[in-house]
Amino acid sequence: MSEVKFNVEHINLHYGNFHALKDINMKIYANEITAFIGPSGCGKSTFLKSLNRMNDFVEDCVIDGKIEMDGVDIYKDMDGISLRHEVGMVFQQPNPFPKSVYDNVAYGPRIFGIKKKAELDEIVERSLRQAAIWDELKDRLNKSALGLSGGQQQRLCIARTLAVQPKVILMDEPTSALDPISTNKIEDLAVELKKDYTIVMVTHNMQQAARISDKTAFFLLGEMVEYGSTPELFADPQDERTERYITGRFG
Ligand SMILES: Nc1ncnc2c1ncn2[C@@H]1O[C@H](COP(=O)(O)OP(=O)(O)OP(=O)(O)O)[C@@H](O)[C@H]1O
Repeated sequence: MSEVKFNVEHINLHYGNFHALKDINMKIYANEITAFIGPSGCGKSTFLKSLNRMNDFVEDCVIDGKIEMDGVDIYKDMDGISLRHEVGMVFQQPNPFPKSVYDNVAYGPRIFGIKKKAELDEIVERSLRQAAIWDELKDRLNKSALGLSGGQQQRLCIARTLAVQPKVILMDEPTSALDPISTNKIEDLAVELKKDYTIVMVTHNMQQAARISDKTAFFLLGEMVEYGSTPELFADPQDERTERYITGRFG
């Protein structure tokens, strides 16, 4: 059994009067892919963003309970900036900066004070290799990232996240804007990256969760209904609501 990366206890989150997360308790394990599934609006993204305190930026958002990463309370004993250095995020729509490929990847390291060209060159190459896109981009490092295909942009965004050497990568529906070939590449990449990182992924695509995740959590109306090993959850769901959702008989 791998080590616990996040320990989540009694998380309740409100947007104003709206109770968006209801008493979430779970452990997320290192070097695994954990998938969050569930119908639209059930709180998957909200919970994902609570793991790197992106909700700090949402007015009227109040969170109670405890989330520990490697045993440290991320709300009490860490600041948001250091936390997000360690817990990177990739979004649904690839969002490269309107800069060159090189400057996109070097952006984070430069913010953290790395100035030497040789060092930045090394980080850019390493990150693009890890994101399985070095061969495609090595001759266009100085070209605008906006000229890349959607799938290439998403792998570039993953490289940008990797460049600051996080421990965890949160992915919020990272393939929903991509074609099947690009989706495949991102899925293969996620499986490769879990050797070195912990990956938590929101997906609308149950086949994707079944294909690549080690554990799956099913959310419904702000509750985490069921959580367990992916093959078991799909083959033998314990809760009737999970079964209805995964067999497409929901609503
Ligand atoms: N900033 C916000 N202010 C108020 N309510 C919000 C905010 N963000 C999300 N919500 C509400 O919280 C609930 C959960 O939203 P969330 O985006 O976490 O769901 P989700 O399961 O990720 O949905 P989807 O699959 O459609 O992305 C929804 O009812 C949503 O309208």
